[in-house]
Amino acid sequence: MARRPELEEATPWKLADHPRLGKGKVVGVVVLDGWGEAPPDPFNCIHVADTPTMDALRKGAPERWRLIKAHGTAVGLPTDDDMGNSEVGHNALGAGQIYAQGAKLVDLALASGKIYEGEGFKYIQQSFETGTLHLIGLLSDGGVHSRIDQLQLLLKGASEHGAKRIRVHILTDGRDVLDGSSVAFVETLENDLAKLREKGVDARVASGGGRMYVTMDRYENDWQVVKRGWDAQVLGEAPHKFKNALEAVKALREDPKANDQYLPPFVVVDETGKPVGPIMDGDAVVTFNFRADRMVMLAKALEYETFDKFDRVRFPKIRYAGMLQYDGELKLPSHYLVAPPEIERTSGEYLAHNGIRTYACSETVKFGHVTFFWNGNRSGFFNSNLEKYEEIPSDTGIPFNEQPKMKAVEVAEKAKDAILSGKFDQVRVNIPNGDMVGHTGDLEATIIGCKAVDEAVKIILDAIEQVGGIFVVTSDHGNAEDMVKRDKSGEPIRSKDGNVQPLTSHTLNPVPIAIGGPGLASGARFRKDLADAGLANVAATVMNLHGFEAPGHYEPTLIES
Ligand SMILES: O=C(O)[C@H](O)COP(=O)(O)O
Ligand SMILES: [Mn+2]
Ligand SMILES: [Mn+2]
Repeated sequence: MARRPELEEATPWKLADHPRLGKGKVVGVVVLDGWGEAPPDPFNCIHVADTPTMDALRKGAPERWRLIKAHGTAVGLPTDDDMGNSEVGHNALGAGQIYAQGAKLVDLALASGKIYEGEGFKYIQQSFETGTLHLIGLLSDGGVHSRIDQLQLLLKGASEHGAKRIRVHILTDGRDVLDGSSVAFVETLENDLAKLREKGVDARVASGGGRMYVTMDRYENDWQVVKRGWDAQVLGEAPHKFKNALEAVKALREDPKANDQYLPPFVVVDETGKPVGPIMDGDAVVTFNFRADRMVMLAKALEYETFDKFDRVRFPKIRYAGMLQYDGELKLPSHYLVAPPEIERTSGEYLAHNGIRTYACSETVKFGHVTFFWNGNRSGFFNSNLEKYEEIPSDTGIPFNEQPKMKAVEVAEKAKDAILSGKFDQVRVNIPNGDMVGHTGDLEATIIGCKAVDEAVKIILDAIEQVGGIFVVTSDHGNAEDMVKRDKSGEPIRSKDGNVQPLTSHTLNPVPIAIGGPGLASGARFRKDLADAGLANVAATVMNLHGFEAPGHYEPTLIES
């Protein structure tokens, strides 16, 4: 990633000693994914669950417990109506600075029209004369991985800039938005495509499937997910065939067990049964998600000549561009429509320059969160002599409400070993249950998941106690603390038969942060002047706990000086 030379000169890597907080204590940094703060309520699974460890942090030391913002502009999203998410949350936690994030950068590039002047668009444009433009991505207004209004603008803009034949490969959501909303999003898209056809552009949906079952796996948890998408999108093969996407989504949802997240793959076929839009030699492909984690695997399959994760059967010669470049270190994909945020001088890089030995761990589904996202969307180490990253394999092939305890205890045991080993100064983990089980909308399972999280926190805090260390327990955004769709007054919306609609998405709620442990200087406590503090204030806080002053361009520390 490009560096800002003025920053290099103004801020040296060497950090000044903190005047009051000493060095040499192990700092345990625990991120509880999807663990927000909301009033007690039967749909607040964190409140309902038995969580004695987390309760004690709040009640035991109120001057070392507070709430911080985890959504909207506090984490670089376009507006304060945007809920937080793992990417922007961990970016802010690790980088200590607030960057305009992908969602906003794409908005700006589309609004100004600059997207069409960039290298990425000019590259794919070369296919427009004789080839098809394929757009693959998540179809919703969730704003976490993509947004339908951005797709709409891109469809219009691409056709105005020469695309004559367009095929959209949709992934239904139901995770960042309500389950069942896929039908309305498909209707909107079909209307737009019909309008394009009136203008002489041959534009159609070609394939689809639910995001969690088709294409959008992450961190190489299950390549079969990407393969299912590949078969439909590239080969034009799927177990279900329909005349159009609306019919497909409506019919597939009729199965009582079906939901948007896990819809099976389908292809759209013509009157003769032929798929209308497999990806062929000479075509252009754009993956229109701006967020990286769940597009990197498909990007590899589309871009890498050598590839052994599944049998691609056919590897079409295409011009491929990502909405953004998803991995700055791997330079993947090599072509992209919008330059990603240049997240630089993260706390991990500073601490590596200052000799801090770091251990980071999570299970597969969140492994990249405490490594890749934490380090500013950078894969690999800053200093491999000082860092160790460990991944516990996640369950595959099941929705997480079936195993709601996930690997919380296993991750905590690894953290405990790392803390007790004396080999690390920082031990950083992500415990996923609040988020991953929360996304299923299953209240009972989420309550079990939250209890498992609390048990994991206890294991880590006990180890910190044993070595005289310091802990920081926080989260990246809300999820499990509110599991129901509410009206404007905050009341759960009930259907005529009294049923509520589960909220599978993240929330706008703040998240807690607690500090403590025997190694924390007596009298150290949170300052009272930063009412609007957010996740980006955590990095400076952690640097202080390692005995360093934070760099001047970081968001201020939460600790009173
Ligand atoms: O990718 C996902 O699972 C959801 O869209 C967002 O969840 P995360 O931001 O917690 O990963
Ligand atoms: Mn998260
Ligand atoms: Mn989530």
